[in-house]
Amino acid sequence: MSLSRQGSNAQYTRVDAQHHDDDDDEYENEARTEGTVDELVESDDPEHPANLIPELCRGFYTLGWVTGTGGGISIKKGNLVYLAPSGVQKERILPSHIFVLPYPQPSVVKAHTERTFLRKPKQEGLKESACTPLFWNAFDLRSAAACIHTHSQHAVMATLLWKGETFEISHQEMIKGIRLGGTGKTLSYLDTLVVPIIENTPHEEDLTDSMNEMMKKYPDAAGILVRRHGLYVWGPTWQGTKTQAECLDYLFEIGVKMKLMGLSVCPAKEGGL
Ligand SMILES: CSCCC(=O)C(=O)COP(=O)(O)O
Ligand SMILES: [Zn+2]
Repeated sequence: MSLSRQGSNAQYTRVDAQHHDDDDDEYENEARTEGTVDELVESDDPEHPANLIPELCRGFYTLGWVTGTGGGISIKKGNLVYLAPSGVQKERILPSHIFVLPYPQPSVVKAHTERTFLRKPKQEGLKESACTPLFWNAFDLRSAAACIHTHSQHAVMATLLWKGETFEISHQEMIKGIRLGGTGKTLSYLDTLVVPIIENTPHEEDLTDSMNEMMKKYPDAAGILVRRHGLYVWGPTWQGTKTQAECLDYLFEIGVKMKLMGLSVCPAKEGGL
């Protein structure tokens, strides 16, 4: 992988400067100096990830997906990953607040703890999203181009009413918007949607291993629900990820309403339409 410098003030931030694998030589050479590469987040293109993340988060806020600072989206474009800061008003993020990291990280082991950054915001106290290792699961295990984390009440309610390891629903048109494994071909009206549920932990990053295990156990799953917390969903593009998040959220909402009304959510399983 090559990382090109863009602009004369270009510098890279190297967090785990102790690491010395052969594969990392490129980074060792390029990323020794603390600093920022502001060009990585400055673009007139509205589809540049540094412009998209703030715009999409404003939309997600109106849906109730990222209120109270939680939730968000990460976008991977080529060998760069773009992340929002942690614990900030997600509907007020600016391009200058965006973190940029190389993908893959020079050290897989350290990718979840000591990360290598190409660009950090100048504002004091900003830290990358606590969801970073969970977004990374989607990039590593599904070759996703984006990952959305919602705190949608529909997702949370679904995890309360489906008490086992999965949320399941069938015979809904919106199932056709969901992709096999998140990035494969779309499901058919006749498919049953299965979304695994993992148990919540006090710290977001402690969900990393159980999400990873569940993604391996359910390779066809398009997302992972976190009980009493929300949803992680990924896709082949940022648009595809947003579509799936919208379809899943719709299916959680209607599933919850149907269940509360005593209607059959998986009619084929439960005795017919
Ligand atoms: C009230 S938010 C609690 C933490 C959380 O669930 C979360 O998603 C935090 O994400 P962030 O990007 O702000 O680190
Ligand atoms: Zn969260």
